[in-house]
Amino acid sequence: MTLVAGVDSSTQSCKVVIRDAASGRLVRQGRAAHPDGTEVHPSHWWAALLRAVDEAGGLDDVAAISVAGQQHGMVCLDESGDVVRDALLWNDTRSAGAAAALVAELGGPVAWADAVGSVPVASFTVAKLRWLAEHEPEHARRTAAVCLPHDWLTWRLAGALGLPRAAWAAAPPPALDRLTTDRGDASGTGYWSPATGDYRLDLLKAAFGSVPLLPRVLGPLAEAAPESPLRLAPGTGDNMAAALGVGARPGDVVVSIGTSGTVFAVSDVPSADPSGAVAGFADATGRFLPLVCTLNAARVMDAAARLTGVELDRLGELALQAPPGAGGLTLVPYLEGERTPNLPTATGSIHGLTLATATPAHLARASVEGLLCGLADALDALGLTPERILLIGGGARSEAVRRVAPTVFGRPVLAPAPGEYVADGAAYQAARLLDEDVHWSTDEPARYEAEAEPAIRDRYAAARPHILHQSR
Ligand SMILES: Nc1ncnc2c1ncn2[C@@H]1O[C@H](COP(=O)(O)OP(=O)(O)O)[C@@H](O)[C@H]1O
Ligand SMILES: O=C(CO)[C@@H](O)[C@H](O)COP(=O)(O)O
Repeated sequence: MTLVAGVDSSTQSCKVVIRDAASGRLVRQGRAAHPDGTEVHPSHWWAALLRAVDEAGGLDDVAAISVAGQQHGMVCLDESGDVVRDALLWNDTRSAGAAAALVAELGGPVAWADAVGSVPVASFTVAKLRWLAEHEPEHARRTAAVCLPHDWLTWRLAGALGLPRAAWAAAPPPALDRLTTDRGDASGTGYWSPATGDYRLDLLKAAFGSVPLLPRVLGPLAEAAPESPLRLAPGTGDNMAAALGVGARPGDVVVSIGTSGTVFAVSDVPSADPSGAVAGFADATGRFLPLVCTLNAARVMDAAARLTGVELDRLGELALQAPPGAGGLTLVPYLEGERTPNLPTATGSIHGLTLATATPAHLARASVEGLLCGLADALDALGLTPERILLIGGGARSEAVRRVAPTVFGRPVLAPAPGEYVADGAAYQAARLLDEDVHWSTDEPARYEAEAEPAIRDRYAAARPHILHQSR
């Protein structure tokens, strides 16, 4: 049996799956936590990847590997390949002002949508680079190369794969010109165009003041370390890998409830939404991945569990005890600010509190409904009528989420068996290095149906404008 490995280096943790290359059968897996926070030294991702690989039984018998990672994060490297400062992650909102300035300087959102398929907000790498140039000019001057989390991990692996496992942790970084990326992740930078397949160095120069070295953009079947006996696939962004892992096909809308909430579809044509709601990403196969992203998803339930003093499973049970609409209790879940709508300084708010709704069950229900309302708005923004809605990500492990989702979305949802679909998609990309035509079959997802409850979204829409912004 030939084995392949897939890695998901996402916001909260690193997961590794090892699968049979021919059938996709899961053979073994591992995971390791990432530190909390919106800026992280990349060495933590490397350490977590190594721990997760070891927990998954190592790579000695594995033929190919691929790394998928959280999108957008800014990793700055100096001439020697050392990290210049902690990476600013996709959910770090300090670059919101920089993003707004960049949009204005290019002549408005239409110009950005036309240029790179997306209108930058704080999450995009280009906005983080502008922030760095303005606020940490010394770090900007030291920056010889810029890459993304999956690019950096793939590069570190390229430098380590020829060494014995014991030497990986301290393996020296390869030369900077060995940095690679793929179209999917490149499309989240704000300086690469999915429509033309080219870097927009003019936009990078205008944002950062100079053009550091950028990773080579590899095609889906190219190798990141052609000399390595363990074959290294190009990898991709985590949402692009999820699309591969879940086997998304035209007509599907994938709703992922992880640290971020994402709603996306595969498409044969690039998109360019000047409203900025839909990011016009590329996918990991040569197609496109229009995507709407919210900053507040699974962690809304984590916060509600803390508030109610229960574990997540109990929170779900409580949510299902309260009536649909939580008796009018409405949670607008902008706990980390929000990305779509673009409200980086917003805070969360609770509306409709009465003596009757002041119970843990009502709050639990309101938290599940609130995060789903944010995703229902994202689905509207995507502007597609889905044939199937597929629910994935850590938050979709919650039975309450799966049962409440059809009441909020107003249509049935499909829940694939709980799993690591980002890591699976990466493993599938690795399997395609060995056999381009390999096909992995997926189990029939569970179908959840319930009567639509439009009053939930109506009340949410009424509450949504009444938010406070962060105090200084
Ligand atoms: N049974 C569950 N009920 C609700 N939330 C859950 C459950 N299991 C995991 N989660 C949440 O899922 C999140 C992690 O999801 P994941 O997709 O792995 O995130 P990421 O990829 O962003 O690191 C955590 O916030 C965790 O609390
Ligand atoms: O910024 C985006 C998408 O544009 C996020 O979806 C990140 O890619 C992080 O993903 P998770 O860690 O939540 O999976």
